Amino acid sequence: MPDSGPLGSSPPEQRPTPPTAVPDAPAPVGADLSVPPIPSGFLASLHPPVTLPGRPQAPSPPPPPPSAPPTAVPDAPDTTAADSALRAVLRGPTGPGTASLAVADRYSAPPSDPVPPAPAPAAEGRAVPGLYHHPVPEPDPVRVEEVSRRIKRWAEDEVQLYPEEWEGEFDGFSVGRYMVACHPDAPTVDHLMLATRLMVAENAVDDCYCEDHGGSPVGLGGRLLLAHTALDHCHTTAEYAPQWRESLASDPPRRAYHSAMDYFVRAATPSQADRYRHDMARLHMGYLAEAAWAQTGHVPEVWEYLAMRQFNNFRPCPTITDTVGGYELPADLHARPEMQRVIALAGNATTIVNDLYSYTKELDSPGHHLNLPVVIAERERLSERDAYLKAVEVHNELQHAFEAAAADLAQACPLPTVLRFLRGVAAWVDGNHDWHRTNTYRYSLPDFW
Ligand SMILES: CC(C)=CCC/C(C)=C(\C)COP(=O)(O)OP(=O)(O)O
Ligand SMILES: [Mg+2]
Repeated sequence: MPDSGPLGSSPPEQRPTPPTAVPDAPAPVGADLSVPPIPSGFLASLHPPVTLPGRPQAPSPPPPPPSAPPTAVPDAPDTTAADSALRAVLRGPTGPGTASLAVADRYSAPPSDPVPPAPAPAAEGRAVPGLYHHPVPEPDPVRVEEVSRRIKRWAEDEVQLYPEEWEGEFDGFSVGRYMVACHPDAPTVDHLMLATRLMVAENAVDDCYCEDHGGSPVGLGGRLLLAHTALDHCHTTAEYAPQWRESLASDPPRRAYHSAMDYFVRAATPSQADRYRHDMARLHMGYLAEAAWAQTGHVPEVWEYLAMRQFNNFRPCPTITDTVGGYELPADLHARPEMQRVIALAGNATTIVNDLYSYTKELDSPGHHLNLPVVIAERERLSERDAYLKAVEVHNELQHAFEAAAADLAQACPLPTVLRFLRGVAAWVDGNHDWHRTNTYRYSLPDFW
């Protein structure tokens, strides 16, 4: 763990906040999921065409920008034609005043390498039939390897995260591939590590406090609250502060939260760190609702389940896309109701993706594990298959609504940071799907087709 000095760490550099361009609009009352007309240009740029190995290649984009931010490890040359299309989109805005928004140089082909190497073979794993999603380019294998190496060192040496017998599961989680796929615009591996540590820590808390690695709904509120103080520090008296400080090292989830947050706070602005704390408080509230229902054996209505899953949700992951990308979406733009809706829909779509891919794993796990197909089957008296297929439709509507909301916001507020943030969230959504699809160690599809 780095020397953090006093807990709470030193205040990072303050960055100016640009003025907002969108007039204050009331938050939509009730979830209006109707899909409005979509400005086609921005939508297309959210999800550029991806050419998969063995299929025709996308046309080459114009040459990439010459400037290159520093990188922590040597970046890999472009490996796929699919990268080309993505590169064209992620290059971001051009013109006066946009230099600071330029995206990572990893999309720049080295000048001395005129013949691109063969595309990496696509990873295995079948997409859920009928699931509306966007393929992503194969994540840069050099980055994946480096992130995987560093995260294992962090987990074992800095936070003593797991006993030896869990090593296989840690490796099988493939967090390196996950984070590289979700953050294609991270300028360096150091930036990717911010997201990777947090992802591992979030899963450690979920597994060890809530789920099958010693977790239980009983007493969860107390455990979660104390772990939350690793993210949102306890400011207390001289007498009690040492006990609190010691508690942060007292179990793997707290060590992981504390260390991952310490790195994050050093790289983020104060408002980015606070955004993350707020999203984690949301997540913990979602865990508690799920646990309360598990304790009493309550099966919620479908809409209630979806409300709970909006909190017990991947949201804290896509919302750090700007910190991982090395820029800041200013707090007042992040707080806009239109942006909040985009983020909520993205989080919901990604989380229902988890419900679909983890369905068989959760059927096999002890107890009655709720997920969307299970709740639909029970509450709407559908067969397991019909309920699953209906859950796919729910996902698809959420994904379309996310894209429509993002496109609307892009049109109403075409500030470069807003556009880049929206692209970052969309990339996270697509990378998340790809990780679920390809993680055959963890997930397998039911036999419904
Ligand atoms: C990364 C993060 C914020 C995780 C918190 C919540 C979480 C683990 C999910 C949204 C995934 O859901 P689930 O607990 O069902 O995970 P698995 O199906 O066990 O992979
Ligand atoms: Mg799941």
